Amino acid sequence: MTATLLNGKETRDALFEDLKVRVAALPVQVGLATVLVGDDPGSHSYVKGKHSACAKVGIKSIRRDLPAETTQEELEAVIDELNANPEVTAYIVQLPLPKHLDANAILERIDPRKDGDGLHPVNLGKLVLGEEAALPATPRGIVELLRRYDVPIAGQNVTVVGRGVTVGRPIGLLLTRRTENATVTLCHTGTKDLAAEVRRADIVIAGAGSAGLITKDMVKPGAAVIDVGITRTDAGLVGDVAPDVREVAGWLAPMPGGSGPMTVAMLLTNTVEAAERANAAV
Ligand SMILES: Nc1nc(=O)c2c([nH]1)NC[C@@H]1CN(c3ccc(C(=O)N[C@@H](CCC(=O)O)C(=O)O)cc3)C=[N+]21
Repeated sequence: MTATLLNGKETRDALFEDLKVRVAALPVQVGLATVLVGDDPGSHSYVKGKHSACAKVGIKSIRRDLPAETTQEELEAVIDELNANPEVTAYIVQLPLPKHLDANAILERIDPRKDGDGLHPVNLGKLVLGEEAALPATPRGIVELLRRYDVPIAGQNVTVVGRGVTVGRPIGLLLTRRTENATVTLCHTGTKDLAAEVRRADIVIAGAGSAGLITKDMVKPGAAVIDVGITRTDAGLVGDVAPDVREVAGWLAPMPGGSGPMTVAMLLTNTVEAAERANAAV
């Protein structure tokens, strides 16, 4: 048996078609801004991808590219400008920021109504409280990908590997809502027996950033496996899931081609929803 591939690119393109219609129906121009500090090549390519996605769905995209030496005060001034700028419906500050900058202070300064990533503390708090708000983009993309391929979620055992703020920590909050009803285990470097936790999972979400961490022998035959890990090597991008896992899994969201494109689709979805909320409020 070989796993059914969860195709993030095709699913992203289908979502873009829906977003295009919603953008056209709004009486205002929708705008997404990106803030990029420094010249990390990976970050540059992600930001480029976000802007070309905007062009496909009719969202105006706005770039703020700043030198690596940008100070906290200078970056805060850019945040304040974007918060006040009526052309900017939502925006993201590309992570990671250079080490001399306080990323949490920057993320907190973003107007929560303009939070493209769904990572503002107010929006994470609303997710815990069950209030409507921007949702974390990568977790939202993973849930959407599972749904589109009719992977059973309700009542299933999900093992999440990695406790990062963008994936591991928030995804359990989405999957344990009444609308998803999964049972979630969060594993990390302190987990006693990772293989045992992964082996009993119906759905494995690997976002540790550790190349090839999830091996074939750890995966229950027929399980859905979502690779969210990204490690840059000389040979290219490597995920957290070893290639031969494909031989035992029932479904596999590969890296690349799985959750990455879905993250971009959800960033745009958050932006369109921010525009719809702002429009409904006037
Ligand atoms: N504020 C912020 N928000 C983010 O959402 C954010 C961030 N910072 N920092 C970095 C991570 C990483 N991330 C990806 C987005 C798209 C792909 C993606 O589309 N990947 C393609 C391949 C891209 C390639 O080949 O380089 C794929 O998986 O098929 C991957 C990773 C968003 N991030």
